[in-house]
Amino acid sequence: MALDARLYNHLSPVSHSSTASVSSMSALSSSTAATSTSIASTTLMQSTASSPSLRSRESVIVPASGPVALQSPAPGGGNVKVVVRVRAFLPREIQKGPECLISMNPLTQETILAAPGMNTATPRSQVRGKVYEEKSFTFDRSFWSHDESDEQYAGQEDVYNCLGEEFLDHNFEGYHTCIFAYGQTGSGKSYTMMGTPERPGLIPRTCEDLFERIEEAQSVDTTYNVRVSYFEVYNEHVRDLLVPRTDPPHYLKIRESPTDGPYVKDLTDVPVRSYADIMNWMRKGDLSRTVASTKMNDTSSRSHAVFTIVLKQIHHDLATDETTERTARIRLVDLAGSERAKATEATGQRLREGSNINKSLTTLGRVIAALAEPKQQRPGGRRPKEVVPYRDSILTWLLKDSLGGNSKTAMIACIAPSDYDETLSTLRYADQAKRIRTRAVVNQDHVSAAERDAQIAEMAEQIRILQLAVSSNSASKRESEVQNEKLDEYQQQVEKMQRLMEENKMVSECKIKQLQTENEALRNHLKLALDSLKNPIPDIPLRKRQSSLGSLRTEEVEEVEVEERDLKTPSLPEEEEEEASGIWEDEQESSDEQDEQAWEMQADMENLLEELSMFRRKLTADHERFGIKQQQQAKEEVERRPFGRLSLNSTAQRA
Ligand SMILES: Nc1ncnc2c1ncn2[C@@H]1O[C@H](COP(=O)(O)OP(=O)(O)OP(=O)(O)O)[C@@H](O)[C@H]1O
Repeated sequence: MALDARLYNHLSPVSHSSTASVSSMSALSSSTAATSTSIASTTLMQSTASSPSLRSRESVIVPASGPVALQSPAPGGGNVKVVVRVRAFLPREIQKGPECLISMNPLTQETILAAPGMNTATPRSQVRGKVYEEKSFTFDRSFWSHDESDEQYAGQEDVYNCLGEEFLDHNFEGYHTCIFAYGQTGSGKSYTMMGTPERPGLIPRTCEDLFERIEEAQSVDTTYNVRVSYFEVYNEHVRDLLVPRTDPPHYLKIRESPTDGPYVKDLTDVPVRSYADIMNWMRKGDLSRTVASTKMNDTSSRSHAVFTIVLKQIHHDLATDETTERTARIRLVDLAGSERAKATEATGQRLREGSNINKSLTTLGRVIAALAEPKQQRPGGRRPKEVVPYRDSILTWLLKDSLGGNSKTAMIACIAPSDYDETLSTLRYADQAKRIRTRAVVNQDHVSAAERDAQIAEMAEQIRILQLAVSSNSASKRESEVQNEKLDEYQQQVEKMQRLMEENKMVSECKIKQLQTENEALRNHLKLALDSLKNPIPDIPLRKRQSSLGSLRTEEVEEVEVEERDLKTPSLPEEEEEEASGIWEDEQESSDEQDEQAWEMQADMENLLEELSMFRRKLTADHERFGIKQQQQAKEEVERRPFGRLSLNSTAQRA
């Protein structure tokens, strides 16, 4: 299984009929109708998609600023969603005249595994001395993808509509999600996750839907920032798939943050602006992935691939000058296939790969088992000892959060139609995963203008202090390991700050856009008001009109006049009508009234002009502030270079 050129070797737009709902985003954005999006700057940056975020990830209650504002983030705790998918026979299997052991009940979502060679009378069979039994499991969904001619057939679009779409909804609500495909080698994991150009899988469909939703949800007060990273875990090492392969390979380290848990240090993460952009990066990553031919699969993935999309939604409220930021991490994991060395007939490197793959999958199994049956409280109310063996493999360590923490998670168990033992093992794995509960929260921060300013000031100060610390330390103890570690830390800090700057820039852009829109509205208002002042619509004295119409009087004209009179003096009784019409005849009074209206208009104009100039001042101040930020950023960019050099040197020294 590989997310590689074999499966997806050219870009083709995905066509599917999903109706993207942006309900969640509407909760975040106010009712502004203008359109504008700002996707983050194009700088290629290291270490973020899986690195700790800058702010605390505690969910924050957004004040009800509009009718759809989120009142409180709903707790996202729930069970891991588990679906199973059975694939069709492959050409090489058909030659052997295989027996399909799988059946599915679309009503109960049951997946039944029949015993091989079983006759209808008994649910047991015996083949070469081994006893097989029929087994039945119920999942959230059982996808029947075995026979295309069957009306129950679940194609790629069905899988996306049932699972991908719902998970993307969660992302727009601010939840982290993770979907991983598990199954024996050649069971259809890559096909399900990535698909083919003609039949795109879950990942391209998610990416396309993501950008469609962003397009649809554009508003003047919300900006979107999408970044991606892609790495593989191969032979218990982490390799960045968005950088070219090197010989020897460059492996990345894993660090742990107190707030965000384990993450890959120095992992490339790139900003993306469109579906084509994101697929381009994905394709680059796939080409770099470790794939090899095995007996079971011509292009078998020999690594676990983790594709991560980080979606940030920044909403700025002009009225309160406050910012609400939602961050969702979308993890799409294509695991290497579980395999029996005997079945794959692997030797040498393939065998070593296989045993490493199996090591991490076995650990994944133990993690799932531990999470599915959490230890009971010890006597005396003491908490049980931490027994989940996340650290026993790189894969489980990196997926810690997705498996048992802040994430909504789904497992797609892929099965082949005719392999009893492997399928039973996968179904048992999946059955256990159903019992895992995660604790997802809405990852949302709420920052006031004052807090934002304080952050910027603090950031500038930190950069200054860090720079001093690094340059003085490098002079005294350049060689030491500790020093190198410190430099790494400093660099990470600087990168975090750079990211915060970027976010602040986005907020400023958002604010400027909003002010520009308001400015434009005021301009139009002013123009209309001035026009009506310059060319007031004259009142038409009824009498004059009557006389001019006298000679043409018809029934219809009379009707029109009655209607006009009714409109102007709707409730006057007959005897007062004479008096009322006298008002219209009195030219002097009429001109007084016009003067009065003109004065009122003039006063309105002055107010509007005053407001306009206030907005202009505010806008100019913002532009200046933004300009200063840019200069500051440019300055820091220059200042940052020595960090980069130092770090590179230090890495080289270590090497
Ligand atoms: N639902 C399906 N419909 C049609 N063909 C499928 C389906 N699922 C898988 N296949 C085909 O089966 C073969 C193996 O699938 P795939 O490479 O996705 O397996 P895998 O589980 O990723 O294997 P590995 O773990 O070895 O990488 C491919 O040729 C693929 O096109």
